[in-house]
Amino acid sequence: MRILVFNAGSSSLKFGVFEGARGEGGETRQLVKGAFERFREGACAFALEIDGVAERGEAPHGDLGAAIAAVPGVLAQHGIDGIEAVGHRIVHGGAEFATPAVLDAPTLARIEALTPLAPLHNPANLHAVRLAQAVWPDLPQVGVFDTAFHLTNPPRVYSYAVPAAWREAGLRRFGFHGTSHKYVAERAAQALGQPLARLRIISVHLGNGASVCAINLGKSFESSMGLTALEGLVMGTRSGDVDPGAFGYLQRQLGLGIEEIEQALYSDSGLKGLTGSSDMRDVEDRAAAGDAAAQMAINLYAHRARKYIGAYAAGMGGVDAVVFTGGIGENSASMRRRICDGLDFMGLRLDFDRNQSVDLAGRAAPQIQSYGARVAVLVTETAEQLQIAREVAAHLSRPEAEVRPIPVAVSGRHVHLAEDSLKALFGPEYALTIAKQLRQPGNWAANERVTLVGPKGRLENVAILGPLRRRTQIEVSRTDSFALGIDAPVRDSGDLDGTPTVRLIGPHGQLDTDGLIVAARHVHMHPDDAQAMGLEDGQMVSVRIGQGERALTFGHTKIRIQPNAFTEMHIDTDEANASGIGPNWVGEVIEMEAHLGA
Ligand SMILES: Nc1ncnc2c1ncn2[C@@H]1O[C@H](COP(=O)(O)OP(=O)(O)O)[C@@H](O)[C@H]1O
Ligand SMILES: CC(=O)OP(=O)(O)O
Ligand SMILES: [Mg+2]
Repeated sequence: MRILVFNAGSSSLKFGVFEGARGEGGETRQLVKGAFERFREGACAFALEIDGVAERGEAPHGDLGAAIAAVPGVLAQHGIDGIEAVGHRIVHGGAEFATPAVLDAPTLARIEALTPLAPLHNPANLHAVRLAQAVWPDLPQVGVFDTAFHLTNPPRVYSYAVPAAWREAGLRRFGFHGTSHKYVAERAAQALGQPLARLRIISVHLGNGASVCAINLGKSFESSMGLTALEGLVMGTRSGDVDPGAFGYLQRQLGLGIEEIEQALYSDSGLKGLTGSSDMRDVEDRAAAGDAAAQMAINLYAHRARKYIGAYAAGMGGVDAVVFTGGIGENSASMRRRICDGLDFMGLRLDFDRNQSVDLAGRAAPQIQSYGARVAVLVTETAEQLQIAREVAAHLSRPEAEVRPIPVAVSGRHVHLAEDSLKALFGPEYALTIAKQLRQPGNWAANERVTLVGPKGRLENVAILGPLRRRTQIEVSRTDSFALGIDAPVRDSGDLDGTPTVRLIGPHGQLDTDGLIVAARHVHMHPDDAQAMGLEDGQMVSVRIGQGERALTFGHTKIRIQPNAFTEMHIDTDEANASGIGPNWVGEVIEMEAHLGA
């Protein structure tokens, strides 16, 4: 499938033509790489690469519209035809777009509504879509969103600690450059010869916009950009982190209005605010010539990036690889060195020569850490356009999702024990005995039972499920939690930090342990079912159960894909009673929610 991709910014239009295999897994090849940059009165810079032959020069296009209109001519001149779809980078998709989307009128209206959150980017992105629709009215136009990759961030990462009314109005962190971070992380895993799902990666994208992303076991965990693309690193013209207290101060001291302040933070800050130039090459040249402001700017830039690398290593509890990308990350050996300086304490150390001699030709992703360093450091070209092409091809050729009934299982209250708890409750040498195998392979119910005690009451004869786990977890219904007199939070299995304590009593002894939760409803799913139904791991869905008078649709149900899973929805007794469920009932996924679960 031949795809034309646009990445439209306020001062540049990058484009590419790709030959992508239909469906997942196929190789996507770039046929054309082009850019119109630095728009000014009636002119811009032009670069084109086809079949390894590069040309550079000036072009007579002063703005985005003129540049897009020129693309069909450029392609025709080089004999490139047969375009089947147009892919667009859309920077802000809010919490609404977890996957690529065909850009029909209602979708464009939803993106338009997000413009205030990305004033530098979404208007140019949408402008490109409208122009491309006019030039190629018969081709599907598909948007791929910078924000989508980050929708797996957990609530503690994406929330701001602000009043409830603001949060309800949509104030939260999103994160950007998602297509770049995703591509770069996959490329790094490939270069390291390890599965992405086993790596903790920090991707450092340093272009005009810049952001750091923590990718924990294949999923975005945190991005340094927030509600907008202003938060985080120092950028070409954007400030990155500034104390929000500055707004009031500037208003009172300098009499500045909100719009003036915002305009300055987006367009007159960052490297430009510090040195007068937004271009790192200029800043580095000036610093080398002894300019003190440029030297300070470089130090500030590096310090901010280094701080985020440390923070994200802490956030993930470690890091296996750091990857540099973007115009600065790919080209500036000195900036990579400055950022990594002083990180030896966490096992991150560059090799001077490897860092100096990075060569990215042929899509290489060289490693530049010193020999024996614990953390791998890589450099790779970002390929936002390539990644967009891949996602567009996969989106347009995905099979029609099939509806498959999902058996529903009701989980009564139960306990998973850790070894120390087993010893405390049943004695040091005790081993649990299996009463019955459960449908999830490897899981079983034990013959043994325990008692739960809270300030208000006790629950006797509570089942124990094996095998033993790393941490003791006690799953009860909301009704049970009232009976115990302990307010248990709704949590995913294993997410036990900050959970309340309950007393467990066994035949040998008793203990007080945290880990009391109301289990969040979820669907265990076999990968084959997930593929047939078009579902991803972590995806949230709505499931309808039953048809009778108590038929109920359960929203916010998480899909959990595991290699050997028996496909089955798990709800607790309160949920089962509310839906009037009987034996052998099945549910049906009726809606995919845009939001990916943590
Ligand atoms: N050799 C180089 N040394 C230092 N900085 C460079 C070099 N080449 C490009 N850059 C910088 O990369 C930045 C642009 O990055 P890029 O990823 O192309 O931007 P965009 O975010 O617009 O895609 C500019 O600051 C530019 O100066
Ligand atoms: C989101 C963002 O900052 O994008 P860019 O780097 O293209 O400005
Ligand atoms: Mg960029």
